[in-house]
Amino acid sequence: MLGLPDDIRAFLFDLDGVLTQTAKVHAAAWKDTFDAFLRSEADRTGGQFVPFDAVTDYDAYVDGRPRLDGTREFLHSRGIDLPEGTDADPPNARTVHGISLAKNDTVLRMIREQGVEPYDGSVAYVRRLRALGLPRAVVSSSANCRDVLRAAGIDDLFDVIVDGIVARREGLPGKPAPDTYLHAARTLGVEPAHAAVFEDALAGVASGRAGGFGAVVGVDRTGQAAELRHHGATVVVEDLSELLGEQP
Ligand SMILES: O=P(O)(O)OC[C@H]1O[C@@H](O)[C@H](O)[C@@H](O)[C@@H]1O
Repeated sequence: MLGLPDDIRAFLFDLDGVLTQTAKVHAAAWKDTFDAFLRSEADRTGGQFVPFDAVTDYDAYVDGRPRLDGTREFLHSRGIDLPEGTDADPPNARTVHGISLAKNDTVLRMIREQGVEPYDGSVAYVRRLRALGLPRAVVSSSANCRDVLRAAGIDDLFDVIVDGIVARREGLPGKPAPDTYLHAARTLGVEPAHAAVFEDALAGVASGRAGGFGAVVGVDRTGQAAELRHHGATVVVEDLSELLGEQP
């Protein structure tokens, strides 16, 4: 079915980096936020400032994960243990919530200034699915998912949205756990073995593998095909238009 095995009947898409060109905006916002924090830590402790790497640190610790998990994972990688704090913390408070709030302010400002572009190949693929009457979901860790879909003009293309807000409400652990994808498949009434996951993040393809999905499509926007395969992609494309090209 559309470049995938014939028994695939439902299609579950990550947002940032798969449907919209926002993975690089998130990476830039994380770099801004963590570098400001790391600089102030270096000043405070007299230690060395080692900046956040927007490619390697982003891929390993932040990409695809819920916001608070990304903050915790990266800080943990640097041996930094901060108090959790709460949603009421001011942005940049020296807590997991404070850093996460600062990052959200930054990403929202960047999105407001730059706008949101979808990937044309992804939009064409999803439109073809819709024309064929095949079920489609967005499964994103982002709490800003609905706003980003709307800004990209593609919020009407999906039957189900499982985003960071739904995950929190339902108590679903975030990617790389499979739960958000499994929730979407269940809502669409399709067994995981008959559903495909589309992901650009290492944590995301790992969710697809952990959930036993019938296909895990790694979308390689940054030259990390081997890592995507290693973490669970069963097929890797650079753009979803390649899957349409495979049609007779
Ligand atoms: O901060 P948000 O918008 O809730 O998004 C959480 C995460 O959503 C994921 O889609 C991105 O890959 C991450 O970079 C981001 O941190």
